[in-house]
Amino acid sequence: MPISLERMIHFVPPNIEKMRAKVPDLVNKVDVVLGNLEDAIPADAKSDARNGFIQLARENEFGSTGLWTRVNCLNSPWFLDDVMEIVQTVGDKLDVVMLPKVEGAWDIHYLDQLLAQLEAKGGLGKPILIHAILETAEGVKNVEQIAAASPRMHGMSLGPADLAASRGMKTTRVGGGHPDYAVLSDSDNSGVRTAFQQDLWHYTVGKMVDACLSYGLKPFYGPFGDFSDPQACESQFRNAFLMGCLGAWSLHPSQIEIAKKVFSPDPAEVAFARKILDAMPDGTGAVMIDGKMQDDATWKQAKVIVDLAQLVSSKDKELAEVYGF
Ligand SMILES: CC(C)(COP(=O)(O)OP(=O)(O)OC[C@H]1O[C@@H](n2cnc3c(N)ncnc32)[C@H](O)[C@@H]1OP(=O)(O)O)[C@@H](O)C(=O)NCCC(=O)NCCSC(=O)C[C@](C)(O)C(=O)O
Ligand SMILES: [Mg+2]
Repeated sequence: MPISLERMIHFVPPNIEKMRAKVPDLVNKVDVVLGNLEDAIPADAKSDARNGFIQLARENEFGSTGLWTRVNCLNSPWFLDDVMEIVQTVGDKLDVVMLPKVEGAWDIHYLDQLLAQLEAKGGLGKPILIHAILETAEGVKNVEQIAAASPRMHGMSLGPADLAASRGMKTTRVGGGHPDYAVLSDSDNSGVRTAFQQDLWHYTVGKMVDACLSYGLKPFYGPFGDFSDPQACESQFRNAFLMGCLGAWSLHPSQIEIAKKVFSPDPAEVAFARKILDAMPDGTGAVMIDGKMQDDATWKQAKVIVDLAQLVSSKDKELAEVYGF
């Protein structure tokens, strides 16, 4: 698995010329540029989106920024042409194919073989990876088999809108919480009861993180659809980050900075984690730092944070200075 920084997967509708024109600027601002061909692209613009993606892939140099596409789903009339045309034209530049509505290992096996055939035919040296969206009840049920389905598996993202529909959840939101999903406290002496809002996605994100990390894959939160509520977006992204996710999707330029802030570790946490590593050079034993017990396990926790800070520093010179790398 290549080690790459993927704090935000930025969605671009490639059928729109004005959006394609923003790609050279985006390459310097985001960690991944994704050309979306699936939902949000009108049915009569599917081939324009595919051709627009090929054009933007050809016209730009991406450097350390990832180039991904989200193809249409396997049972659509567009999937086969999406994969065939893109891999045969710009397969050498493409890092990851995001596959929507994955239901089981069989979906991954099919794309895996198709990519292998096209890579062999085109003489491509670098394998194209697969990223699955977890957005059906069946997909969530089969998440472990999906994770284990191919060495091409890069990771997974939560697809909260399709997943809500598939499960019959009663929300029209794209990700985030819901005010009615709450636990009501007992009444106090004055009869006041407080509703504590819960995270609708906690179970699924937890299940996805465990499946991904068991097989060495990367888990991601997906989209947050309410662009008018950056605070809620940040909070949802942060919950996912704390639970193990490495990034989220940005659908609008305003969400890029939110993802960058959340998925780059907090400088104070990095400083504390470095203290732990310094205090336990061989990673064993038990020491006290600032009143807190540290041992082999907290050394590993600290290593996760310091490794991520180092990865962030390799791309982000400003943060490298803040972290002191
Ligand atoms: C919603 C839209 C139409 C509002 O676009 P807009 O132009 O109306 O918005 P705006 O606020 O007026 O835009 C301000 C400026 O930002 C630009 N802009 C705006 N967006 C972008 C962008 N993404 N990338 C680069 N630039 C962007 C826009 O062109 C404009 O530029 P300007 O000032 O020069 O005129 C637009 O933001 C967009 O198309 N975003 C992507 C939507 C998308 O990909 N949705 C599908 C993913 S979510 C999903 O599929 C669910 C899931 C996982 O499957 C499941 O849960 O089931
Ligand atoms: Mg979807």
